[in-house]
Order: sequence, then structure tokens, then C-alpha cells
Amino acid sequence: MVKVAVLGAGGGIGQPLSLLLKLSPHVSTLALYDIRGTKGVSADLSHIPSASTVTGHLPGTLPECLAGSDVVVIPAGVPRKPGMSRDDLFGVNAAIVKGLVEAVASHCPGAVICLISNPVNSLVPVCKEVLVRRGCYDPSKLCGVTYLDVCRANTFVGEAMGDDVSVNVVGGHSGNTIVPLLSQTPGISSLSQSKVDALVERIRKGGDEVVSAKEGGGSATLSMAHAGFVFVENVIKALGGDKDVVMPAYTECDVVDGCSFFAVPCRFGKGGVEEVVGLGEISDGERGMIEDMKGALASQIEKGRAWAIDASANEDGQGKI
Ligand SMILES: NC(=O)c1ccc[n+]([C@@H]2O[C@H](COP(=O)([O-])OP(=O)(O)OC[C@H]3O[C@@H](n4cnc5c(N)ncnc54)[C@H](O)[C@@H]3O)[C@@H](O)[C@H]2O)c1
Ligand SMILES: O=C(O)C[C@H](O)C(=O)O
Repeated sequence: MVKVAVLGAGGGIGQPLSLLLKLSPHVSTLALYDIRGTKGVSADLSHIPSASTVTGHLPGTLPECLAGSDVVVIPAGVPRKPGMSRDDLFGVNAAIVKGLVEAVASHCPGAVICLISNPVNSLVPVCKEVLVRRGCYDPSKLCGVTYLDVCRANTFVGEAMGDDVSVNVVGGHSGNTIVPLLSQTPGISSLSQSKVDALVERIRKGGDEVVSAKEGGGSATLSMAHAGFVFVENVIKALGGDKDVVMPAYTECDVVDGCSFFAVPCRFGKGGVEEVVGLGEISDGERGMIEDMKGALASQIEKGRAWAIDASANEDGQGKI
């Protein structure tokens, strides 16, 4: 049984994700933090009979929210509107996530951090630099959550094949950095190449499909809550000793030259990511997709790293530590 903190718990993802976590038999304490709304959300959830106690926190009680947490899930930040890229969120969300991860470093430095906020490709490197500076960076405990891409791939490919499938999606979480490895799906050769290409395109643009359908009302929340819950519950099971947990995570690794972070299947254990499983067998076309995107992913990683280092240097200049 673990304590899970959700930062951004009052939002579109945070509320349904907190509901799913409240129902989990593996959670003993669910601590909800947001700059607004968490008193109501926690009071509401607290009426559900389940294994966990739920607490609500607003600015001022973030330390109590985080203290003793084993897992910290972060969906805090602004979502896209039509016409925006995930990268357009960087300026606002980097500052939000940096502040939250600094608090994690102070109050629960050993927790596994599951970052949902966009742009994941750049914000996970921001988190790394914050933790390095605080002397508590453990690469096995920092994950970007890209599991929604896998959910979409399983849904779209499963519909096309008329069967349940388990698709591997690697790389990053935006545009062509999302690389679905459909060649690994048994029976995929029954689909024409143009159908496979269309599926890859739809998986890559799954987020845009929802942003456009919501017409300015935000981005994926319910499917993300599901994806975030499946990811977090598997992390929790592994922390509890389950040895069969393999999940894709955007983690620091060296599977692709030039990209210090990459979403790839990982084996989780009591210490978080215990083994980067790797890409497996991939087709020439998929190798080409990785070649085509790796420059973009590398520069998004560098954007986060450089921003965090600059932000820290500015704080040092102002006498902060
Ligand atoms: N990784 C993924 O696959 C994925 C999928 C969907 C959405 N997202 C991203 O998740 C983020 C949240 O999306 P949403 O739809 O829930 O947005 P939302 O606006 O509905 O909710 C975000 C919440 O964050 C809170 N917040 C803002 N600043 C905060 C701070 N300093 N501390 C704590 N909470 C703070 C807000 O008050 C709000 O309740 C966005 O950046 C979105 O792009 C990622
Ligand atoms: O598309 C977005 O902005 C949200 C999220 O990254 C998604 O893939 O749904």
C-alpha cells in the first residue's frame, strides 16, 4: 500500500485520475494538490468506500501533501487549444512543473515522479535538472507518461484488425517523435501498407483529434486519466514486489544516439525503472522514422535542459538557493 500525491488534481485530467486512484486497492493515502478546487474534489472522493484516505491541499500545504509520498503524479499545467502545438505550452508549464518538482525534492525526494504535463519531451529534462541541482536525481524514478499513445494505438489498430492487440509505441510524445512499432503486431501484414501508414498518422495525431473535437475546451482528459491510472497502478504494483511489470516510459536511456530521453518499454521494480527493455525488432521503415525524428527530439530535450539551467542561474543571481 502506498501514498500517491496528484499535483494538478482539480483539473480535467486530475479529477478523473484521482477518482480511479481512489478506487485502487493498492493506494492507502491519496493526497490531492492544486491551486484551486481540491477541497471540493477531496470531500467528494472521500465519500467513496475504498482502501484509501483522501486529503485535499491548496497552496500553503504542499509539503504535507508530498510528505511520505511513494509516487507523485503531475498533470498540473495548461492544455492546448486548436492551432497550438504542445511546445507552445512550454513557457507556462515549465515554470509550473519546476516549482512542483522542487517541492518534491524537498519533501519526498525518493518518490517515483510520473509527469503528464506537456510538452513531456522537454519537461522531463526540466525535472531532471531540478533534481540534479537538488542532489536527488535518480533516473529510475523519473518518468514521462506516454502511455496514452499506446492506448490509442491499441484502440485504432485493434479496430482495424478486429482483434485485441498490444502495440509498442516509442520515442517521444508529440508529432513525429511518436513512433508506433506496428511491424511488431502479429498479423499486421494482413493490412495494406496504405492502411498501416494511415494508422501511424492517426496515432501520431491522436491528441490533435481530441483537441479539435473539444473546440477550445482543452485536450484529452478522460482517456488520459485512464492511461495515467494504468501506468501509475503498474508502477505501484512493481514497487510492491510484482516482477512482471513492463510499461513504456519516457526515461533517461541510451537506446537512440543523440536522444538522452526516449519512451521505451521498461521493466519496473521496487526502485522504479529497473531495466530499459529496448525497442525490440523493428522494420527498416520504423528505423527510418526514428532517424527522421531524432534531431527534433534531441532539440526538445535540450530546450528543457537549457531552460532549467538558465532558470536556476537566474535564481542564483537573485540570491536564491
Ligand atoms: N502526457 C500526455 O499524454 C497528456 C495527455 C493529455 C494532456 N496532457 C497535458 O496535461 C496537462 C493538464 O491537462 P488538463 O486537461 O488536466 O488541464 P486543466 O487545465 O484542466 O488542469 C490543469 C490543472 O493544473 C492546475 N495547476 C496550474 N498550475 C498549478 C500549480 N502551480 N500547482 C498545481 N496545480 C496547478 C490547474 O489549476 C488545473 O486544475 C496539460 O499540460 C496537457 O497538455 C498530457
Ligand atoms: O494533445 C494534447 O495536447 C494532449 C495530449 O498530449 C494528448 O496526446 O492527448
